[in-house]
Amino acid sequence: MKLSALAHAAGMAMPANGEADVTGFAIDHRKVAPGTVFGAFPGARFNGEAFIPAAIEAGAVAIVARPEATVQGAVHFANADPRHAFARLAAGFFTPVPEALVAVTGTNGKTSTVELTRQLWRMAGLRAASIGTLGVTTSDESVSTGLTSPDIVTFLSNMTGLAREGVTHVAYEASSHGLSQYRSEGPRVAAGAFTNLSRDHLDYHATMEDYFAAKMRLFEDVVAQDGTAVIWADDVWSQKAIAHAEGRGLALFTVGTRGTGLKLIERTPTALGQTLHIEHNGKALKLELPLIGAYQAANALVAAGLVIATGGEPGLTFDAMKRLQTVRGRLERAAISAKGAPIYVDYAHTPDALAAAIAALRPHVAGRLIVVFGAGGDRDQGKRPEMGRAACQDADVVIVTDDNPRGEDPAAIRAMVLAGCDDGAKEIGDRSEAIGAAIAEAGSGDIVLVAGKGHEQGQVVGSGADTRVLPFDDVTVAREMSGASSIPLGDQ
Ligand SMILES: CC(=O)N[C@H]1[C@@H](OP(=O)(O)OP(=O)(O)OC[C@H]2O[C@@H](n3ccc(=O)[nH]c3=O)[C@H](O)[C@@H]2O)O[C@H](CO)[C@@H](O)[C@@H]1O[C@H](C)C(=O)N[C@@H](C)C(=O)N[C@H](CCC(=O)O)C(=O)O
Ligand SMILES: Nc1ncnc2c1ncn2[C@@H]1O[C@H](COP(=O)(O)OP(=O)(O)OP(=O)(O)O)[C@@H](O)[C@H]1O
Ligand SMILES: N[C@H](CCC[C@H](N)C(=O)O)C(=O)O
Ligand SMILES: [Mg+2]
Repeated sequence: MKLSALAHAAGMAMPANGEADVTGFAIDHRKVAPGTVFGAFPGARFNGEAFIPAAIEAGAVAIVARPEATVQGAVHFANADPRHAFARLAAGFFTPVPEALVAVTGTNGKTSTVELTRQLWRMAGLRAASIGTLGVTTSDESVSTGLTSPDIVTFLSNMTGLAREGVTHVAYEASSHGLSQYRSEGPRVAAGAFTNLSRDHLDYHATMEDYFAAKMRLFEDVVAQDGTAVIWADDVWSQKAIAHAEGRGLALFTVGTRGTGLKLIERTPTALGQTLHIEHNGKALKLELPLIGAYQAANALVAAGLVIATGGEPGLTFDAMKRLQTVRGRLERAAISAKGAPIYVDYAHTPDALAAAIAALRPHVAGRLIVVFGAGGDRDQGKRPEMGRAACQDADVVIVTDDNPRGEDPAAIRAMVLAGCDDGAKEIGDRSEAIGAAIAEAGSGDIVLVAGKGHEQGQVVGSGADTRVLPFDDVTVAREMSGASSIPLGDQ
């Protein structure tokens, strides 16, 4: 593909050396081969512009970089927002892509919503995939990418790879980091969804308003002009999200008790799920959802909204909701203890998510709700006491443990979490031991919630060159510990 054709497709000025053949795109100079377009971006740890000479040496034909960067020996696509320009240029190269793309943003619920959307599409007979924290998931396999929003080159090459496999429908997560770094855009996005906004990532975004603004790029820039915004209407930020979508002129499909596209009238928990009374197009409907908790109902309804917004037949979509399956690590029932207490694993790693996960389980507990959780290192520190507060207010027994301490002192992280708790919370740093203690404590009628790691397969300790990922899976540990005998908390 010629450089000039790509520039033309992206609406950029024609480069002087437009006849150069482009063979690929890279944002890491170590991945440059002859014919590559290199994106040189100032980042959190490095300034990619420092690698421009090495990229040209390795055969880069063009560099997308800020106007002030020095480029000698290759075409310079100069742009004050080089990540944005790079995404537009690369989108012309990575084709074809699946015909229907939808993106989900929000603090909590992105992974769940993209996965439920994929399941609904698949039940409608479509070849579908989801991309996000769980990796790239199709009916056949799930391949990890390491980040919720992979880098732009990985994202676009995944899209073409999926299209080659015959996938026509893709739902992907758009994290705030990803949106502010233009990591997942370029192709036409038919619909975007907003789930909710609450405290997270205030280490990266200066204020909640900045964090929200990053998410709103989805409606302002990423979703196609003739696309749809599917918005959970019951969040405190929903009205603002609606205003952004309306400001852009997108079609609106709101969901929830205040929704107009799908109106949630009533929700009644059942033994293994919940009954949803909803209204669609003025018609009342009753659905049996085989997932527990208000939060899972919210995500399933947003997923249904995305399917309908991309042409799904509403009746078939509602019917398929009855057959949705648990999303890995989201209120996943990992085991039942020898004394009969169910152990759930959930990915709650924000104050709001912890409250939502506890609320989801509460109607199912006859006795006590025992929660084991921690907070991640090298991440927003202010959320730690708030997580402690949420757990200590809403659960009956709280055990604070470690969750990916990364470069920080795990005891200091636990102390910050415990600062939000009264004196009743226990502290057991070793996560296996903490899970074992919770299970030993639980009697029949109690429920154990192990929160924070969900699907994760490792405990991340150390940082930089010293980073180590110690194999760890909450589900496996919960299963092992429910068979084994452990010391009850009271005896310690
Ligand atoms: C803070 C942050 O978001 N960092 C991400 C960002 O890195 P960056 O652009 O700042 O990169 P940098 O390391 O400073 O380097 C700058 C540039 O020089 C280039 N470079 C660098 C070194 C070199 O030798 N050669 C070279 O060319 C790099 O490729 C980069 O383009 O872009 C990289 C590529 O896309 C990401 O891998 C990296 O994620 C880091 C590892 C990370 O931990 N990110 C987390 C916080 C994150 O993004 N999380 C979100 C949110 C999760 C959620 O939903 O809650 C996610 O989407 O996963
Ligand atoms: N709609 C929701 N409202 C409140 N809490 C939710 C909602 N959906 C999920 N949660 C909570 O957040 C946790 C993470 O859910 P999920 O993985 O779907 O979110 P995410 O937005 O993808 O998270 P991440 O930012 O890590 O990618 C769940 O395990 C649950 O505790
Ligand atoms: N996407 C989130 C995941 C957090 C998961 C939790 N286990 C932790 O490590 O804090 C983040 O990177 O902040
Ligand atoms: Mg996610």
